[in-house]
Amino acid sequence: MTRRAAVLISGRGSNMVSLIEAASASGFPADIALVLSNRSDAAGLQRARAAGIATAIVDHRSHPTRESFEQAMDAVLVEHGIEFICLAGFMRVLTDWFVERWAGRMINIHPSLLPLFRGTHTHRRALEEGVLIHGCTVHFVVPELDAGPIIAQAAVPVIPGDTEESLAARILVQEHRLYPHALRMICDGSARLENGRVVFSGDWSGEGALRSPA
Ligand SMILES: Nc1nc2c(c(=O)[nH]1)N[C@@H](CN(C=O)c1ccc(C(=O)N[C@@H](CCC(=O)O)C(=O)O)cc1)CN2
Ligand SMILES: NCC(=O)N[C@@H]1O[C@H](COP(=O)([O-])[O-])[C@@H](O)[C@H]1O
Repeated sequence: MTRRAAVLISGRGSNMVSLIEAASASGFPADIALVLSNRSDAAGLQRARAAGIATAIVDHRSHPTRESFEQAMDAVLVEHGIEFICLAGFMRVLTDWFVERWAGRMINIHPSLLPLFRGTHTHRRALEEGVLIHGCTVHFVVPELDAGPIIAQAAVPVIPGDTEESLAARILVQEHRLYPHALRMICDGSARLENGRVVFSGDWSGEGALRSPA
């Protein structure tokens, strides 16, 4: 059964666009029914509208507490019949209340090979540490930041002379492949959360790991 999903953004929304495009294909097991942003100036909102997707803005700055902000977001999600949440450049730390309410039904894409480089400025830190392989991860969201069960990962080489920008650009290409792949696996049941870990059904053919093209 197709699941009604919302994408939560705070900015340009390129991962949101990849999810919208993937979900528009026949047989994809999720519909992107709503794009919600905490910022009215998020460029992704216009891209969502252009794609004919419903949008909503819940500005965190209009609420006295994180809980009030999240209750307002939750009301909009319920109003739209949302069953699943994809965070895509959504830049607010969510409280335990919201995370528990959407436990097992909320995923995020993070620009590193978790558990390496949790938090922000991942590409700068990867260059500073001199890693030779970097990448991105799609994971379930849990209260601890960037610590949820991993669904899928994609790796890219770090090339001599790379800058934060060149590395980010190389990884973003993989993010746009990985996120729809992960959402499909979760919604069609080929990857599911069991006892705090992601288990994959069918023959293990590396479904959780997208290898970047040579
Ligand atoms: N409880 C959780 N909340 C969120 C998770 C998570 O795993 N658990 N993932 C993040 C996404 N994220 C990195 O992937 C992230 C987002 C935001 C921040 C942050 O420090 N935000 C600041 C405000 C920054 C701003 O408004 O520009 C804050 O909330 O005070 C760190 C990491 C989404 N939420
Ligand atoms: N900690 C969360 C985080 O850093 N997420 C990252 O923000 C970018 C959003 O780009 P987009 O708006 O073009 O999808 C993406 O690179 C995503 O991995």
